[in-house]
Amino acid sequence: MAARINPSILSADFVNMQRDLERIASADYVHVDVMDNHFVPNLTFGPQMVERVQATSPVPLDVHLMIDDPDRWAPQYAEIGCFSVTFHAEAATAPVTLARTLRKLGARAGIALSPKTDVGAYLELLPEFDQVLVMTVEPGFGGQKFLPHVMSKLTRLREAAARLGTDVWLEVDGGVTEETIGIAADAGADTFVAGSSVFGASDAAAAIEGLRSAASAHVH
Ligand SMILES: O=C(CO)[C@@H](O)[C@H](O)COP(=O)(O)O
Ligand SMILES: [Co+2]
Repeated sequence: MAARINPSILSADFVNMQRDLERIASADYVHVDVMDNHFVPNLTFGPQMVERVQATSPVPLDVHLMIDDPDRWAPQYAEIGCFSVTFHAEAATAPVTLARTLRKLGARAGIALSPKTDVGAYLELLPEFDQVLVMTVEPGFGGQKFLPHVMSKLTRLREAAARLGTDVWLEVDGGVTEETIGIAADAGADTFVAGSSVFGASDAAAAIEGLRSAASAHVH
């Protein structure tokens, strides 16, 4: 199976967003990091900007909400038509109810786990989600180092998905490069977010292709 490569526009030039969206037109999805300065100590953008990015982007949006109270704020991203909406397990009060709402609104529902969050409580709930985002850095900033110790979560998620017969995408986010992507793919990831390694390259399309081929050799 081919790996999905989702560049993160956190590393794009915010005043040249249209140009940078065109640079990553060969990606599978565009990863959009929404941060509120409360759940994480950084602030990006909200639904108005995301709606404009969606109208401009040649590929669908994979929205990653690093915000408090996603139960209240996440549905609006599904309402504007985002392809997938992922909220953090640590922030949601009723994750299953929220995932059902997102699906009803036509979005893929995702749950994200910060590095210190144990995966155990979510394994039996996998059929409620279309994707699980395993953070491989502390959420909040691009350009951090990949944390290999979280790979055991992917192994457990992959085993649970097979046992439950559910087709859930397993996404990794943070520090993904041509050097680290194979480690995540070997552990069971099939969807890869990459910010600085794509936008930091002089040829973003070549960087996407490099990541795709480095991962595809490992994706099961
Ligand atoms: O969600 C986040 C950070 O919180 C990510 O999506 C980053 O944007 C990934 O950036 P790199 O680690 O690939 O530079
Ligand atoms: Co992200």
